[in-house]
Amino acid sequence: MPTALATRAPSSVSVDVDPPLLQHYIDGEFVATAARFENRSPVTGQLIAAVCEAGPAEVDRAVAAARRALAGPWGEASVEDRAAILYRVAAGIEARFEAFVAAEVADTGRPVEQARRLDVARGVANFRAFADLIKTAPSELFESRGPDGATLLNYVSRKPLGVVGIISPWNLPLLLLTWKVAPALAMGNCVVAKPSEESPSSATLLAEVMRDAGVPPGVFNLVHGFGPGSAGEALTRHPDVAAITFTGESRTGSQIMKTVADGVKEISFELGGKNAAVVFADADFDAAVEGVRRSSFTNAGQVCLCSERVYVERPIFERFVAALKARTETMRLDYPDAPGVDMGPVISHKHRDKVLSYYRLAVAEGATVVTGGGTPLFNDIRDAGAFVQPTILTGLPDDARCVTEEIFGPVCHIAPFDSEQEVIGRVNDSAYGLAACVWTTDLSRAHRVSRRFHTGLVWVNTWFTRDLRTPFGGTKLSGLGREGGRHSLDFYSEITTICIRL
Ligand SMILES: NC(=O)c1ccc[n+]([C@@H]2O[C@H](COP(=O)([O-])OP(=O)(O)OC[C@H]3O[C@@H](n4cnc5c(N)ncnc54)[C@H](O)[C@@H]3O)[C@@H](O)[C@H]2O)c1
Ligand SMILES: O=C/C=C/C=C(\O)C(=O)O
Repeated sequence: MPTALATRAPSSVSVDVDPPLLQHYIDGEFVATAARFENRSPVTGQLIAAVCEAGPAEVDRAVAAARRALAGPWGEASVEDRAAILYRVAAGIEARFEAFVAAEVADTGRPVEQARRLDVARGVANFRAFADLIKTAPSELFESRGPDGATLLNYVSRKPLGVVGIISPWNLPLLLLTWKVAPALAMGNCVVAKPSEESPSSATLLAEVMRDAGVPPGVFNLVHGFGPGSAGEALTRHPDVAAITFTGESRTGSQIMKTVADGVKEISFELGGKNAAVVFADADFDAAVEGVRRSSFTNAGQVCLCSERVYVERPIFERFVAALKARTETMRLDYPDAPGVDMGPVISHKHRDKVLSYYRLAVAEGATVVTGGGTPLFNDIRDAGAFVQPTILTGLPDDARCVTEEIFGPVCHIAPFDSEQEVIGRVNDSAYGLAACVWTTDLSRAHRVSRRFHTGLVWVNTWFTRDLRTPFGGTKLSGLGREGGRHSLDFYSEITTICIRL
């Protein structure tokens, strides 16, 4: 019988206490605090670990350590030095690849295969990508003539921002934490990272790798805790934190924006979405069915890029709904290491209840539940987990709450459309603007509609394929700014333009 994988305790965890204790990492040391909270398996509800909770005092210690590190050798490190350390961090994650897989799986209950292929693989890739980037990123220099005819050299000098606060969510814990830590360190900053309270394990392991890779004390600091009234809020309020890079819910982003406003801190936000998938009648039908199944149900729908809105051109609408229903009903919900598992639980009972409340709301709003709409029954310990059924809805109006609000679970609503003009208008009629995906074999149409979507990202005949050199982010309630490639270099550095008269 497959079982929920237990996390092999990293040495940063005090295993001499029961349950294991996850600690903060401040100034190169693992630090325990008396305030603690529980970390439970979403597969079985069993206790995985106790986690130390940081408050303003610990955040202040971490920020002070970061400032000291900036004033030390790290502040003078060359691009080559920083790249070498980032390559060592990438190698360190690789050397403990399976421990990171076990940590991600323990916290989130996701299929082991996904944790390997996506989460941990991207943890390694993120550090390598930004190490590569700083070694090849060009500088800017413009030569001009002054009013007196003298030659003027105008060039750009980049310096670190200083201490960067990183606040990350639980849905892709290691991927999203390292997506911010890597470029922040690459540009010479020091960081204080606060992972989600729902997914502390891989971040704690990352701190070990940082230490073992020779990242100087104070350069990378980790504090565990919650948002309001806890480590998260303390980090956003700290006067010596120069910038906050945040990934999470839109309403949390709004709250953080208000908190940092008085200090006019730099902010980069990657927020919520209510993404659309558009399937034209000329699409490769089987590819579109499988593509929409992936974009709706990957990670139990807990990816900011997932398609919760699906629009299908009317001539194939009924056939598409039937085919997606049939494909969805073959999906296996199971333990993370079960052979052929397709989907695990959502992150917590609290989130499960939120998703189920939307399933009930959909019915109340008049939806047809094509498949799913509830929870699976295992008749074993998994019934104490947070599993919900992958669900397909039809029949709702575009202004229904289930079609406008982010649910962040394994659910999509499918509606027919009759013209390109109509579907573009419906896709754009959203408070969010993160991602869209389009299925069509007419590539002129693909270019045409993609350029008219009010989103930061569009995939055509694919989904969630990533080139880390490209800008990533959303518009409207989906975020502020872009990260990725040189866009990360721009956000994580302070730019000075220098003009020299020759
Ligand atoms: N755009 C993207 O790239 C992207 C990526 C992943 C997730 N997301 C979004 O994240 C959400 C799911 O993640 P979540 O539930 O962890 O989001 P969340 O906003 O509840 O929490 C995110 C992080 O912020 C912290 N936090 C909460 N309130 C805070 C406050 N007032 N001050 C400081 N920190 C605070 C939390 O402790 C957590 O670490 C979804 O909306 C999803 O769309 C977006
Ligand atoms: O849940 C949201 C996923 C975000 C993914 C990235 O930020 C990325 O692929 O770099």
